[in-house]
Amino acid sequence: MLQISHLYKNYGKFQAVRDLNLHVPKGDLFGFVGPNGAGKTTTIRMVCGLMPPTEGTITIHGVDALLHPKEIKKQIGYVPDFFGVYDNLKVSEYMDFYGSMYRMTSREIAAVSNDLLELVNLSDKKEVYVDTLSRGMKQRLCVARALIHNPSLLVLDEPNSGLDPRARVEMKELLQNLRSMGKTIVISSHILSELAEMCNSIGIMDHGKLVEAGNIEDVMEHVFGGNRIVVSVHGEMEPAVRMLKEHPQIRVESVGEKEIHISHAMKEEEIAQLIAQMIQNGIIVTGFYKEEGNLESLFMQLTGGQEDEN
Ligand SMILES: Nc1ncnc2c1ncn2[C@@H]1O[C@H](COP(=O)(O)OP(=O)(O)OP(=O)(O)O)[C@@H](O)[C@H]1O
Repeated sequence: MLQISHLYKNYGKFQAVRDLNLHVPKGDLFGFVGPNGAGKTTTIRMVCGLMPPTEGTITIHGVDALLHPKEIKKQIGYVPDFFGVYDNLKVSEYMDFYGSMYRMTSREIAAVSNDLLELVNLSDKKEVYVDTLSRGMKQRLCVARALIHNPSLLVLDEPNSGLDPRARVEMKELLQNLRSMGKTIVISSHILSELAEMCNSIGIMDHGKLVEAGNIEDVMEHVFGGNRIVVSVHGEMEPAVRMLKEHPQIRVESVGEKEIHISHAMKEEEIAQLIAQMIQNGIIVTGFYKEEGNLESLFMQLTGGQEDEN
């Protein structure tokens, strides 16, 4: 659906995006993660045709975005990371305004506007002035207006920034709903836990480069090698730690009050043998499970710990 190949963006001598290659399949909810200044907004703006790349190609449904910008704009709904000032504009007028920008007739706008406002849960706000809406409502209205021309790809730049927890949950539900309706969605954020909850695939950017991309589980599996285990022990920790440290295929990563985190290069049956040996040695093993890892630690690992939550 979205294909980015060898994409570069230079601001003068500064390279904001460097050799970015990415494929987002149809129906994906893809999250762009990266610390401030990683190049997410720059990439998104190029995808949406708001800024030309220095080099590289972007295609949507196989259509070259640089060669056919008008056609591409019909395919994309863009939600920027800022909300303009709309004095004296009611919600329904706001939708009319954006519909007319896509040269839709009043009848066409009316036909979709009501449905979209219902979708974003703003049906009862049609006659309310936009500037009096809460931030969460404004963000949802922004999504509704981005969908007015029925684009297949929705691109959102930091849609959750400044939202309270409840508004974030509403935004997440809305995006998941849109995905189930067949939209492809690209969302940028540096709030990693949220992306982990809602996206099925992610790309991690750092200093203009995509350092990792793919299905969330695969990305984490790749980084951790899927070989981290948490061993929970009741009673004395020392014998368990010593035994694990002496094991040639185990590296003890950290020791907590009741848990030992290890990484290993063992096969299934060797893991089973290890548990049996620990128990034979009188160690009371109360838990032995694969560490799932989380997006935060992955992010820190890949970007050298420059996370900046807002
Ligand atoms: N118009 C510009 N001229 C010069 N440098 C720019 C311009 N726009 C962005 N940059 C620089 O390019 C880099 C990437 O910026 P960008 O806004 O794409 O990052 P980002 O990942 O979206 O960060 P944030 O999370 O802070 O929005 C930053 O170092 C930024 O200072």
